[in-house]
Amino acid sequence: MNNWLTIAMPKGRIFDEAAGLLRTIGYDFTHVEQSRKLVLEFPEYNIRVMLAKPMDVVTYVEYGAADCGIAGKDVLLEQNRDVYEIVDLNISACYLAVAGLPNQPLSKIAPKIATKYPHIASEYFREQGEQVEIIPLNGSIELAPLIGLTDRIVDIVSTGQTLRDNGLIEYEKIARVTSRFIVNPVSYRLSSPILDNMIEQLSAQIALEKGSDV
Ligand SMILES: Nc1ncnc2c1ncn2[C@@H]1O[C@H](COP(=O)(O)OP(=O)(O)OP(=O)(O)O)[C@@H](O)[C@H]1O
Ligand SMILES: O=P(O)(O)OC[C@H]1O[C@H](OP(=O)(O)OP(=O)(O)O)[C@H](O)[C@@H]1O
Repeated sequence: MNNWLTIAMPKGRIFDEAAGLLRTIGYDFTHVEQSRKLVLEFPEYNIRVMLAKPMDVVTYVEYGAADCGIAGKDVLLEQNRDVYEIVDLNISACYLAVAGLPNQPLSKIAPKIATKYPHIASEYFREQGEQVEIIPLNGSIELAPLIGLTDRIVDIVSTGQTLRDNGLIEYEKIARVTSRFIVNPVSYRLSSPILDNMIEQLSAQIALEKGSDV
């Protein structure tokens, strides 16, 4: 099984777009969702697919449990792991932003910020010269300013619907987010025909899609 490639795929909202892109370049993993299995083998490609939580894909790749994987730039910025970010896949686009209730200037004394991204948020406010208190939460971040827990949130915005439906506004954009193809540094150095082919095909496909956008 030594010449097999293990790829960590994110379960959840990125999966369909990521699997669709891989299918376009010749790797069809799209039937994986029909079972509860978390490791699937595709002998026709010599590829093993691991299904992981999006926040955990980078961990599996860093430790070499997977040779490569697909992860959001938000996760890469938050975790700053030792992985190579090889291709911007330009899928699952969204952005990180600071949001809060309208007409609420940031209070001068230790404003509170709710977020799933404590590292990104503290770096951002440090760069702005603001001393803030970060309140880590796991979801429904928009609740925090609504019920007066925090002054602001740092969270993902995609359509903007969650902010609108909760009467919140965006104050600043922090970073554009898309999914990236990441590779374990050792797997990259050792290289393999399957990994090389995947990187080459993905890069070519993204270049093609970019070309047809203009
Ligand atoms: N509207 C969005 N909200 C959150 N993440 C998004 C959005 N659009 C794209 N993404 C990307 O999807 C990833 C999160 O996927 P998903 O929501 O499936 O994971 P999760 O937040 O761990 O899920 P769960 O809600 O099950 O905890 C993010 O890392 C980001 O890169
Ligand atoms: O701009 P929108 O299109 O509304 O998308 C943004 C929302 O989607 C995500 O939440 P998610 O659905 O992952 O739920 P969560 O609150 O449990 O994290 C994110 O945290 C925002 O709340």
